[in-house]
Amino acid sequence: MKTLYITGFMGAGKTTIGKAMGELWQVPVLDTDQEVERKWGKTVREMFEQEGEGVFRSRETEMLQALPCQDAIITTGGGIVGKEENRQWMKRNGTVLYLYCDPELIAERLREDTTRPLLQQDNLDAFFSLFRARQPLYEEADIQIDTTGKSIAAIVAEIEEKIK
Ligand SMILES: Nc1ncnc2c1ncn2[C@@H]1O[C@H](COP(=O)(O)OP(=O)(O)O)[C@@H](O)[C@H]1O
Ligand SMILES: O=C(O)C1=C[C@@H](OP(=O)(O)O)[C@@H](O)[C@H](O)C1
Ligand SMILES: [Mg+2]
Repeated sequence: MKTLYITGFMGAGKTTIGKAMGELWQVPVLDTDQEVERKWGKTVREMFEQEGEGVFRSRETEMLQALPCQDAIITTGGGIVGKEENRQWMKRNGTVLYLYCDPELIAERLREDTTRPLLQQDNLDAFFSLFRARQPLYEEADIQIDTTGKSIAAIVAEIEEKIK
């Protein structure tokens, strides 16, 4: 199979759903954020704070291009679609799946989260406007699924139905 790239806004469930799909299909799952953290030895938040977002974005692109284009599921960070180069890479080398989730539900879900530097609880307006700005970029995906209010099992079943 061509690699399945899972995209969507932060907190939509990309990492979680990708892992479940990997277990079902028995294929390796790689997460761009986790691979960047492993290779450069610090968390995404530390990179943003110590080196700046631009450094993280360069590493994210480098990692995307280093990961396998066959027989894998790659879960991406929500901002990967920001670069046209990344969108083209994913389209050219695999199938792109966009996991949509209502941003209000995401904000609620991530209320206690401290790992995502672009989510500031005292500025949810910025979070919602980032969501709106990225929406058309996510919609370039080959397949889209609305995950709002659905269980992980239901989302996995829907992906299975749409892809296999
Ligand atoms: N369908 C779902 N229903 C409820 N909680 C979910 C669902 N999908 C993910 N979550 C939870 O939401 C949080 C963010 O999920 P995660 O997979 O890290 O999202 P992403 O990788 O898109 O940022 C996690 O705490 C995860 O357990
Ligand atoms: O949306 C974004 O710009 C980001 C999303 C995060 O990944 P998740 O989408 O897995 O939360 C992570 O890459 C970083 O905090 C930036
Ligand atoms: Mg993730």
